[in-house]
Amino acid sequence: MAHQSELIEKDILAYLKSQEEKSLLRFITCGSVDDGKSTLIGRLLWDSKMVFEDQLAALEADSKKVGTQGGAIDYALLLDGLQAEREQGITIDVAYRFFSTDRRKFIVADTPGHEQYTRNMVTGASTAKVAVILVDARKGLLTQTRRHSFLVSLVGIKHIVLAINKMDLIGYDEEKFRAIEADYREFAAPLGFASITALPISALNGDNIIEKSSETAWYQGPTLMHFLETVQVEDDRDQQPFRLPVQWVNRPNLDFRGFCGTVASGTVRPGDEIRVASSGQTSKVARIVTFNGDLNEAVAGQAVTLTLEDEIDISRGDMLTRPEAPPLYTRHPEAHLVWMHDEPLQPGQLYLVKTATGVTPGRVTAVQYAVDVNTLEQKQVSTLGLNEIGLARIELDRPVSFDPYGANRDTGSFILIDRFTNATVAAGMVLSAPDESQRAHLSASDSNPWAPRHITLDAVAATNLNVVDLTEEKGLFILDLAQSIHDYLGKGNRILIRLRDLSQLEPVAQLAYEHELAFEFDRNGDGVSILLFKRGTSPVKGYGDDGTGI
Ligand SMILES: Nc1nc2c(ncn2[C@@H]2O[C@H](COP(=O)(O)OP(=O)(O)OP(=O)(O)O)[C@@H](O)[C@H]2O)c(=O)[nH]1
Repeated sequence: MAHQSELIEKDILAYLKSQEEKSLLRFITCGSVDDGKSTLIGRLLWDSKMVFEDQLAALEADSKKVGTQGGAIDYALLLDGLQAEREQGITIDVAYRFFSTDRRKFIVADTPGHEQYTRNMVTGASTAKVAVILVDARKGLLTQTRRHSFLVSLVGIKHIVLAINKMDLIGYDEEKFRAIEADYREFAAPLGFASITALPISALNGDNIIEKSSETAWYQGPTLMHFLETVQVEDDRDQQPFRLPVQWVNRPNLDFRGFCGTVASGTVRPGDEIRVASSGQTSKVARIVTFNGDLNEAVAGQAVTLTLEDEIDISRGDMLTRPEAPPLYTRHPEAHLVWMHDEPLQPGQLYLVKTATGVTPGRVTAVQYAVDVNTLEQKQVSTLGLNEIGLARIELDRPVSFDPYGANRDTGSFILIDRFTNATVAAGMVLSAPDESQRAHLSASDSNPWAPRHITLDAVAATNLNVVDLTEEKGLFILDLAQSIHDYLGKGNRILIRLRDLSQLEPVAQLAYEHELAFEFDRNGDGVSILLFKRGTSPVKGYGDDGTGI
């Protein structure tokens, strides 16, 4: 490879070490057909000398053969590697390229611009931190520019480079550049980007790509490469609340019980208090075990095994967090879906929902609206077709831990899988859960998760009785309980939930419950009891105030 070939020849270990220590930036390029994406990325690769010598030879030969640049090097040919793409002259798939400079390593996703490739773009953008949106200086903002900007905002990219390309063809005109920049800032204001940096470039001539251009003396900002090398997008996952999706419970013998998984965000140390999302039980981290010995701290991205001070019930698919920052734990997430399959979404049909914690059967119960990706208008629809994006209500067979996607890309995303073909039919980004206000909060003193307790209606979902959802429908209250409660009740036990301040309740109301549980409200002194019992059996009434109901 031409890149740093001296160091590679002289001291390969030093070269590898220098690569290892550099930070990595993933970015995506988007633009309409012929805006110059391939030329731009080809130039970045060329100038960073990340091109194999045989590729150089092939590029020179191809440039002569294809002849788009009159025999001079056509940088776009470096990128347009796919045969079909060369034949059609358009980019049809996501191409990931790696290059590095002295300061940083880069992975760039070159995605196709056409609307029918929306799913490819969403895929390419989902791991990127920066989007380079190309605009042809002669054309200004196009429908595609708006669509791409919406998509990158949807997948959580915060930093935008508005690369106004082909400046050579408008005589490096500052006024035209400023007008396009102003148009874009106005359009993008509601999309919530953290930064928008407009650059006047010519991918073909190399203006403001690596070196500052003498043609744009009026431009004081960074070159594209300088921006990419210096933009602050360091991994902020360590700053976020601790999340460990449990992938496996390791129980080699009776004395060891470890919970294995990759830290999705935050940090964890021995002695930290942790909470199990499904049951609300808490304990403290005893050890952080790894193949190379115990750690004093684990950070996002590390695969570890935690052992805890107490024997508490945790299984594969659970999520461990800090008690003060629990995730959503819900059967009913509301999420943006990008439909990726030819077969449209079938509301009510069972799909597999693959999240950070595992796979759960679930269905889309309703599509609230679809977004017209070109105008950003919402339209009423009942389903989503290929490349359509909408807000959907999901119903899962059992509650799952999520975060809103805006807070955590890893624990806030999922895919829908067709159960029969195994095809990925949609990508989902959790917005919220209707029961978000009723997130489970537990106090560490709640040592017995099964103990009945006095709670207010608002707090029903906040008890360690594992009520994860409480909804009211036509005067009936429907409680959604964690699986562990179902198991408990399955053993013939009954649970009393005593509610205070129930002036809004009918004295006695029957509740339907889909999991074969029945409920009754019963006025009881200053409060009302809800009696949960297995359908077909009768509730035991008259529980004492000391909560001896179980
Ligand atoms: N004059 C001029 N031409 C450019 C510039 N950048 C790209 N071009 C030309 O514009 C045409 C399209 O460039 P590509 O890089 O293939 O465009 P693309 O956006 O990758 O296009 P698709 O692969 O079809 O999506 C080619 O003929 C390029 O040589 C530029 O800065 N100035």
